[in-house]
Amino acid sequence: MAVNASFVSPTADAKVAHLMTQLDTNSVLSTIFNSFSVWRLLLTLLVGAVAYDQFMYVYRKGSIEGPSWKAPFIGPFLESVHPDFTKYYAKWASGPLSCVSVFHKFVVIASTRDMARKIFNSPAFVKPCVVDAAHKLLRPNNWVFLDGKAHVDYRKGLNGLFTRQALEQYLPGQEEIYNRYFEQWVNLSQVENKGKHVPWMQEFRFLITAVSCRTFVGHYCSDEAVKKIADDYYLITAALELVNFPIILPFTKSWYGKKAADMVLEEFSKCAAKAKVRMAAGGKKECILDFWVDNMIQSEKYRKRIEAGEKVDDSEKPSMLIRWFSDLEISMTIFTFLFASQDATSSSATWLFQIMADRPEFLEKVRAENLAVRNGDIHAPVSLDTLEKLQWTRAVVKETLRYRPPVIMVPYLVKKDFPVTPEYTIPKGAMVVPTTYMALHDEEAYPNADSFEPERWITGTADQQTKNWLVFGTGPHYCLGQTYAQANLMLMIGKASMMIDWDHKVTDKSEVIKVFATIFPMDDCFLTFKNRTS
Ligand code: HEM
Repeated sequence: MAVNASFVSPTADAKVAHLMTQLDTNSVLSTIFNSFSVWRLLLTLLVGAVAYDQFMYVYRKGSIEGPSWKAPFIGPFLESVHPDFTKYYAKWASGPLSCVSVFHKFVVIASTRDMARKIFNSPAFVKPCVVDAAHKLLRPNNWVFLDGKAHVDYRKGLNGLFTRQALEQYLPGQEEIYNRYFEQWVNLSQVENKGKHVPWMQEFRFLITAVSCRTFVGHYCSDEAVKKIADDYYLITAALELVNFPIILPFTKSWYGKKAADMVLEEFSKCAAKAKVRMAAGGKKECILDFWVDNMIQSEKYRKRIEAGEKVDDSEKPSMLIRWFSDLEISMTIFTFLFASQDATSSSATWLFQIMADRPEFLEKVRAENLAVRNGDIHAPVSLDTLEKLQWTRAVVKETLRYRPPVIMVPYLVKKDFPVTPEYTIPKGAMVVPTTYMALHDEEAYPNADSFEPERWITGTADQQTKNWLVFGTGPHYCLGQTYAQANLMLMIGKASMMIDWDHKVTDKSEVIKVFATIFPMDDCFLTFKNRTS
C-alpha cells in the first residue's frame, strides 16, 4: 500500500487521518525500516568521509612532523581564527617540515632557513597562493597571482616605479604626511588623552595608510577618501584571518573585508583616470601612479611614431616599453601595493616606536645623526642616498625587521608533486608555507638572536648573512617594495626622533607577539607623545 504518496504532511489533511488507522503493522515496520536505512546510509557516508579525510591526512603526512590525526574536516581551523604565535613557533621548532590539514586542505610548513629558501626558490613547483580570501579580495585575475613568464613580464613593467630615481621623488610627499601626523599625535596625546598612555597600534595603521596613499596615488585621493580607506582597512586584514574558509558568508569578516576592498578599488580607479588626464597635460611626476601613467603615455607615443614609419633615435625609446592599462587594471595593481605594504609596514612602525622608547640610548644616536645631516634644521629635506648612509638609523630599522619580522609566513600552492627532500614529496594541491622567522633568529647567523642589537649592522657581520635575510622573501616573488619600505621606515623614525618625544608604558604583554596577519605587541603598544622642547 502506498503510504502518503503526496508531499503533503499527513497531519495537515483531516481526510488522511482515518486512513492512518487502517495502516497494517507490516507497513509501519517497513516505514521505520526504510527511514532507518536512510539514516544508516547517511551515517555510513559521514563515517566514510571522516575516514577518507583522516586516511588522506595520514598518507600525505608521511614521515614529516605533525599531529598523528586531525579533528574531522575542520582540522585546526578554529586556531587560525585566533592565531597564537607560540603555537606557530612550536610548529616551526618541531622540525624542518611539519604539517596540518584544514578543511581537507593539506598544509606543509617549511621552517629552517634552507627549507624556506628552497620553497621560495622553486617556481617550477610552487606559486604564491596567499590565502583563499585574498583571491576574493584582490580579484582572482590580479597580477600577484600570475605565475611563470606572465608574472616575470608583468613585474618587469612595474620595476620602473621602484627605481632609486623614482623613490627619490616620493620622499617629499612622505615628509609632508609625517609632519602632519606627528603634529596630530601630539595633539591627540596631550589634548584628547590628557597625556595618558593609550594603545597606539591603530594610529600607526592610519599613518601608514596615509603615507602609502600619498606615495602610491599622490594628491589624486582626497583626504576624506584616505581616511575612509584607513578606517576600513582593518576589515580587509581581518578578512584574511579566516585562512582557508572557502566561501564568503554575508555579515562575516570576509564579507565586510570584500566590501572594503571593493571600495578601495573604486577609489584607486578614479585616481588612475585623473592621473591619465594630468600626465597627458604634462604634469609633474609625484607618485607611483604618475610614474606608471607617464611610462604608458611615453610608450604609446613611441609606438605610434614607429607605426607611422618615423625614424626614431634609440635614445628616444622609453627604458621600459609597456602596454596601455585600464583604470581597473591599474587600480588592482596599486591595491596590491597597499595590501602588501599596509600590515607589514604598520607592524614595523609599531615595533620601531616601542623599541626606540624602551632603548633611549639608540634613539639618541638616531636623533644625533639625523640632526647632523640636516645641519640642525629638523625640516630640511634629505636625499635617498643620504638617508641610507645614516648608519644608526639604518641599523635600528634593519634590526627591528630582523628581531620582529612582520611577515612570518608566506603561503605558496604546490603546482605538481614536489620532492622537497629525498625522503619526502609534498603532494600536488597542498599549501606549503615557508617561515622567515627561524632564519632571522638563527644563532649562527645572528649571535644572541633573541636580543635587539643594532650594532650587529655596524660593527658585526649581520650584513653578510644574505642567505638568512628573508624579511622580504627571496626568489621570483621577493618583495617589490623592499628598498622603498626600508627607506620609508628610516625617514619616519629619523623625523620622529627630531620632532617628537614619546614614552612607552611597558606592560607584561609588550613583548608578547600578537599575530594579526603580521605581528604586533600583544598590548597594542601603550604610548604618549609630546613636542620636543630642545
Ligand atoms: C616592512 C615592510 C614589508 C615587508 C616586511 C614585506 C615583505 C614581503 C614578503 C615576505 C613578500 C613575499 C616574498 C616572496 O614570496 O618571496 C612580499 C611580497 C611583495 N611585496 Fe612586500 N613587504 C613590505 C613592504 C612592501 C611595500 C611597501 C610594498 C609596495 C610598495 C610591497 C610590495 C610587495 C609586492 C608587490 C609583493 C609581491 C611580489 C611578487 O609576487 O612578485 N611590500 N613582501
